[in-house]
Amino acid sequence: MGNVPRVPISIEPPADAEAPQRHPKAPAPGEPTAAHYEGCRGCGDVPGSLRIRSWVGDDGVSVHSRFDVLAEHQGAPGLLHGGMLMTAFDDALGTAYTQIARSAVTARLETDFRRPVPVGTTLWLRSRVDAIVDRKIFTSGVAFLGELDGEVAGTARALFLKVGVEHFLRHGRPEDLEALGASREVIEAARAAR
Ligand SMILES: CCCCCCCCCC(=O)SCCNC(=O)CCNC(=O)[C@H](O)C(C)(C)COP(=O)(O)OP(=O)(O)OC[C@H]1O[C@@H](n2cnc3c(N)ncnc32)[C@H](O)[C@@H]1OP(=O)(O)O
Repeated sequence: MGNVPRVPISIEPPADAEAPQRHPKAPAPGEPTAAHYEGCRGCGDVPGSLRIRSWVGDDGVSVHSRFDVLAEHQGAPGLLHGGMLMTAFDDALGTAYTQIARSAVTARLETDFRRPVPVGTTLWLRSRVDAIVDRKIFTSGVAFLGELDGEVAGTARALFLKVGVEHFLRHGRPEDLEALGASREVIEAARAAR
């Protein structure tokens, strides 16, 4: 029998956690959000990107996102790959937290697949931050077929953990930090740390 380590499984925010406030510098309701990173596979303008676009919701905290499902996103004949839907949720939920907090990475992402998503569909996602407790950012979202609040294609919850720039210095490539707008000092520090 394999020796499978126990892993943390709870991404339930504490019952008394408060709803987060919008960051004062976040875009206003209705405005588009910026790509959190130009090289991102979800929302960046790079080959293979899902080219997800997001806007701030009426409440100034949630976001809604658009994902046009193309033939290159198939998993089964004519249908969206499940991992692509998870990528879309990862991006949309991550975009929701960037309206409130600075950099964080996905620690856990749970997705329920409710309906098949045919190629040619526009998926609309609504995402929100449910709570922030210390480094933990609890998020949730829904993906709809064809229109906002249309038929539900999937739902997701994710836990993001806040990290500092040292996370990217330690684990990423120095040259990619330039795309994040890192200073020359930070890039040199990253090179030295490798
Ligand atoms: C620049 C802006 C970029 C915005 C991007 C947004 C969209 C894209 C997001 C991504 O795709 S990020 C890429 C995918 N994610 C990763 O590569 C993360 C890889 N994992 C790690 O680097 C570390 O595991 C992580 C930083 C997430 C956590 O390591 P730490 O050493 O900082 O935390 P630690 O393991 O001590 O856990 C801290 C707390 O979180 C809890 N925790 C950690 N991982 C968990 C998990 N998976 N599920 C549930 N709880 C978890 C853990 O139990 C603990 O709870 P308590 O404080 O209550 O004891």
